Amino acid sequence: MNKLVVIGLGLIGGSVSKGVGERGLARERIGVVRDAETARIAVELGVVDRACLSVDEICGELAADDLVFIAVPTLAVESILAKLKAPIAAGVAVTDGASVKGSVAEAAARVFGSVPPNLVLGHPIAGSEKSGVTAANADLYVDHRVILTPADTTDTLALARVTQLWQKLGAEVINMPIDEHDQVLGATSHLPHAIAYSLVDTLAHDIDNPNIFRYAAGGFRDFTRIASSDPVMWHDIMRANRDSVVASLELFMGNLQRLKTAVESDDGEYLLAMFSRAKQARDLYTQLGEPKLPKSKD
Ligand SMILES: NC(=O)C1=CN([C@@H]2O[C@H](COP(=O)(O)OP(=O)(O)OC[C@H]3O[C@@H](n4cnc5c(N)ncnc54)[C@H](O)[C@@H]3O)[C@@H](O)[C@H]2O)C=CC1
Ligand SMILES: O=C(O)C(=O)Cc1ccc(O)cc1
Repeated sequence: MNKLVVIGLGLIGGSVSKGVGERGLARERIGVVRDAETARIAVELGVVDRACLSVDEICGELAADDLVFIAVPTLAVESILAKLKAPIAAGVAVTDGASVKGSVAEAAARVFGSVPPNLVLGHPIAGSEKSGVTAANADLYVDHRVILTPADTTDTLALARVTQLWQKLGAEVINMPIDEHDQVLGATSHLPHAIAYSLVDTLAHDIDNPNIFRYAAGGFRDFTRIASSDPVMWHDIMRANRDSVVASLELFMGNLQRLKTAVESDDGEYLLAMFSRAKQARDLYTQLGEPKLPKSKD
């Protein structure tokens, strides 16, 4: 590709740009950031070749064979699309990495009238609780999956270019309908984040024992790592995928209620059967090629 433009140089956008740079996949990498300090750090760390402070600054110089990657929080994608509306030249492929796809498709339809053929919506199933440009990692996507949600109207060349970008970064690309994506990720990603945040919040406000975390074991650390994720990002995801998140929460709360009843009534049979079923499912999942987990520092 000629130019890669990454709008939002955090963990996801910064990692794409760094990975493209290390593999020599673009002639130039340009970042669009919100403040001069991030611009300085991004260039210093080799995340981009240059950085600018507004989308308007680079729109005029985009041409065929350039690619734009939008990597801002889900609900902020619409404002970026609105800025890209007028000046995008033919042959420029635009893609994104937001965690919810239905809301981004709706945002694109509001801005453009319908999702433009050169806009390929996507979502890397890779990341961590870290955020910001300093977390950028050139190998973040190696051996991870990326879901693209093309429509019948999606330009085949734009789809091929986005697919190749992810494959060259080491990822496996899967195409999926938008509704299926939001339902599946609502259950496997958004629900666990909601539960982790809620658990930590519940314990943190246990006024009877303010030192409760001091006695926590490894299980607590494993279970709650994702509650260290960026609150703005997750605020956006929960609101953007409301119906799927609510449906998943309802299922989970029903199951939790049954667990509570079993503990209350000393129903050992239920507990053993449910824990065994869950262990079997978890063991199967880990054998099925679990995506690489972020390396723990300790
Ligand atoms: N963190 C993760 O593990 C994953 C995140 N995602 C999605 O990728 C996107 C980016 O997430 P991260 O890189 O983790 O977040 P981040 O917080 O590391 O980076 C986001 C960047 O967007 C910028 N930004 C925020 N609001 C903006 C606005 N209104 N206009 C312009 N720039 C703005 C921030 O300054 C920051 O540089 C989000 O949509 C997120 O849901 C997708 C997969 C994994
Ligand atoms: O930190 C983790 O384990 C994650 O689950 C990262 C993550 C966060 C958001 C996504 O849309 C996809 C992946």
